[in-house]
Amino acid sequence: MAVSLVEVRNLSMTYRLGAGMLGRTRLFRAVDDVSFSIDAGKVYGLVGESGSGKSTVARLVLGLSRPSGGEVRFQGEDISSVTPARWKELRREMQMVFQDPMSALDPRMPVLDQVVEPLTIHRIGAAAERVAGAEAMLASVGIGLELHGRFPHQLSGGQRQRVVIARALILSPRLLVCDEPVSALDVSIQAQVINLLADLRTRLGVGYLFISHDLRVVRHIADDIGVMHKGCLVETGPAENIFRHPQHAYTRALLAASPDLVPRRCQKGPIAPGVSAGQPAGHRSDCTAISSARL
Ligand SMILES: Nc1ncnc2c1ncn2[C@@H]1O[C@H](COP(=O)(O)OP(=O)(O)OP(=O)(O)O)[C@@H](O)[C@H]1O
Repeated sequence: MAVSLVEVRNLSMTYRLGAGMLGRTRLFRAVDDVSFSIDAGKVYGLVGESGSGKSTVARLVLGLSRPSGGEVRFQGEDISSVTPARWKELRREMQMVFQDPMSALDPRMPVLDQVVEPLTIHRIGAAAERVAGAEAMLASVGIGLELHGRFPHQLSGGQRQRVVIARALILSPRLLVCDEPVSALDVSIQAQVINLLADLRTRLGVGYLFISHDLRVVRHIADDIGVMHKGCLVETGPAENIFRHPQHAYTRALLAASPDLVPRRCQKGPIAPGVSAGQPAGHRSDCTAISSARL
C-alpha cells in the first residue's frame, strides 16, 4: 500500500492554563484524538468554527508544537523522532501560508529578494539560478516584473499573499499548510487566490492541508474534508460526500450556515442545537468521528 504524504494518528493536544481559583493548574484539551491522512498531491480541507482546534492541528503537523498524544507521520516517518539533519530537510518539504501575509514577509525586503531568500538559506543553486528561479515562480503566481522591486507595504493584500505563496513554493515542498490563507482578503480577491492555489497544486503536485472556517472556500479546492468541533474530528471523507450526505449533526449545521452551497436535500436533517459557524467553541462534546465512505 502506498505511504500517505501525511498521516495524523490519534493526535491530542492539551494546553496548561493558568491556575484557577483554588490555585490548581487547569488543563484544556484543544485537540482530541484526531486522525486523518493526506495523499501526495491531494488537498485535505479542515473546517470548523473558531476555536475548534484547526490551527493547533496545523502547528502539530508542521512540528511547531509537540503533541500531548498521538503522532504525525510525514511520508511514513514519525516527525517527532527525526535527526536534526533530517529535520532541516523536513522544514523545506513542509511549507506554510498563513492568514496574514504581512507577518510572513520582511517589511524591509523587496519582493524579488523575499522569494530568493529561502533558496539562499537552504543553499540551493548559484546566485544567478536563484534569481532566475524566483522570477519564474513570481511569474507563475501572477506577480509581474514591475512589482519585483516593491516592498510589502507597497502591495495589495492579494499581491502580498501571492508573494507569500511564491516564497513557500520556491522550495518545491511536498506539503503546503494553508491556514485561513484568504480570510484576510476581499471576497473578489479570495476567488483569484483560491484558483491560483488550485492551479499550482495541479501543476506542482504538492499536497495541501487547507484550513478554513468557510466551507465555500474549502469546497472549491478540497478532495477530502475533515470537520472539527470542540477539538474533535466529528466527520471526515471525500468532499462531495460531506457536502451531499453529511452524517454528523454539526456538519449539517455548518452547511446550513452556508445555504447557497447546500444541495436542497442536505438541509432537511436535524441541526445541532446552538451551533453555528463562527461561534466560539465551548465545552467538550463526544468525539465520535463519522467516516463518510466513498460512494
Ligand atoms: N497556547 C495556548 N494555550 C492555551 N490555549 C490555547 C493555546 N493555543 C490555542 N489555545 C486554545 O485552543 C483552542 C483551539 O485553538 P485553535 O487556534 O487551534 O482554534 P482554531 O479552530 O484554529 O480557531 P480560529 O479559526 O479562531 O483560528 C482555543 O480554545 C484556543 O483558545
